[in-house]
Order: sequence, then structure tokens, then C-alpha cells
Amino acid sequence: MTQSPSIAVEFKNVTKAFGEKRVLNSVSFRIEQGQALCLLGRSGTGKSVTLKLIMALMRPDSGQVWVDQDNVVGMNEHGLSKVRKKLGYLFQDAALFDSLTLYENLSLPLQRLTKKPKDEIDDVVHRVLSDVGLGADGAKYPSALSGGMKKRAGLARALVLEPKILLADEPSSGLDRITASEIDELLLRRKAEHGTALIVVTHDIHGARRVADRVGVLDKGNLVAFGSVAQVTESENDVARRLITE
Ligand SMILES: Nc1ncnc2c1ncn2[C@@H]1O[C@H](COP(=O)(O)OP(=O)(O)OP(=O)(O)O)[C@@H](O)[C@H]1O
Repeated sequence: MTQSPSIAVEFKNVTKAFGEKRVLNSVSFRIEQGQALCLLGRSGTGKSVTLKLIMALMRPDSGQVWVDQDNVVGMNEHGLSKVRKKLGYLFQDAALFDSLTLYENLSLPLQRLTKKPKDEIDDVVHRVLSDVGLGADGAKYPSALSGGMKKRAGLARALVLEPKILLADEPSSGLDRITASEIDELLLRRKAEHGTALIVVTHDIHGARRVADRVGVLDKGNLVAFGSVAQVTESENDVARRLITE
């Protein structure tokens, strides 16, 4: 089976349970290349599980998970490592090695996963660091960074391999409103300048309203609303409407 070339991520009737608890119940949605999806929902509704299914860190019980041109369900490790090169992840804790400088944290994946020579790696790392406003901070260790700087460093780490699709799990959690807006700006700029698709799990409705082309609301295992901010604001589903207009 082939997939439309413009698809970034598509779920087709994805179901996932842990024991008796059905976390996702036949969930289907599609996000195109260059679009931003914000996933909203109360705590424990399967938002992080959705990201893990996209990364193929988990398998669904049934259904298909398409990433770009491939259904990752049932794919072997060789295929998955190719697909994962298209994905960047911004984790809640930024996932930086504390014993390495920022520069070393960013150059490591380039050394491991590409054949780029050292001077090219230097160029890429400097460019990505300055893209996120940390151009002068490459020699610092993560412990010397503020919360907002750490998030930006995590974003730089996620972008250094130039992914087509960026997954972000609560990129603005723990940040003040202004710093959170700066992260949103960086995400939007990445989308505009590189056509990167964004899938952002967030509790920050303010940010979601600015960033999202599409909003998906998960509740009790179901995708209860999916559409533009305006469409979800008019949704017949109470939870979705309340979440987006909070
Ligand atoms: N590996 C696992 N084993 C068992 N249960 C799990 C596992 N991963 C997630 N769950 C359960 O699945 C449900 C959804 O978890 P998930 O982390 O996706 O929630 P979430 O919507 O991201 O919540 P939050 O907003 O609090 O981060 C929770 O009940 C969680 O306990």
C-alpha cells in the first residue's frame, strides 16, 4: 500500500490498551507535511503514548501508524532506524548529557549518524545553536543553563539532524508565559522556514492557539475533536470546547 506524498503522520484506527485500560480507541487522524498539530487532553489520556507510537517505541494492538511513506507497525529495526532519522524529538527534560557541553551534545548525533566531516559538523552545530538563540553558549554545560535555555538546547538537539517531523512533549511546561512564547516562536519559525511538520503535546492552550494548524483533543481513549482551532472551538464535544476556550 502506498501513501500520499504529502502525509507527515497518519493514524488509521489505532487501538492501544495496557491490561484492561484502553488508552486509545480506534484513533484516526492525518497531518500533512509542514503542518502543526497540537494534541490536547486531560492528564493520562494517551497523548504521550501517541508520540511513542509515532516513534515506534510502542506497538499498537491494532491499526496502522504511517510516518511519511511508511507504516511503522511491524517494521523491522533496519526500517525503523531509517524512519526515525526523519523524526526529531523534544522531550520534557530536554534529554541532554550533563557531562557534555552544549556543543558536544549537538555534535554527537551528527558524528554517530552522518558521514559529515568535522568542519561541516561545526557549521551545522553553530547554525542550529544560533537559530535557537544560543550561539554564544556552546561551551556551557547543561547545568549552567536556565529552564528556558535548556528547552531551547533540547530543541536544538532535536533539530540538529534536520528532521522532516518534530515531535514535542510539553515544550513549554515549567516556563513563564514570555519564555513559553519564545519556544512557540522557534517552533513556528522552523515550520515556516523548513516546512517541518510539528506534533506538539501541550497543556498550554494559549500556545496551542498560536501554533496549531490542527488541534486534536483526546478524551477517555477517543479523539473527540480534530480540526482547526476555530472548528474545535465550535465542537459539539463539551470537553474539547472547554479545553480550547479555557
Ligand atoms: N508503558 C506503560 N505501561 C502501562 N501503562 C502505561 C504505559 N504508558 C502509559 N500508560 C498509561 O496510559 C495512560 C496514558 O498515558 P500518557 O502518558 O499517554 O498520558 P498523557 O495524556 O500524556 O498524560 P499527561 O498529560 O499527564 O502527560 C495512562 O493511564 C498511563 O498510566
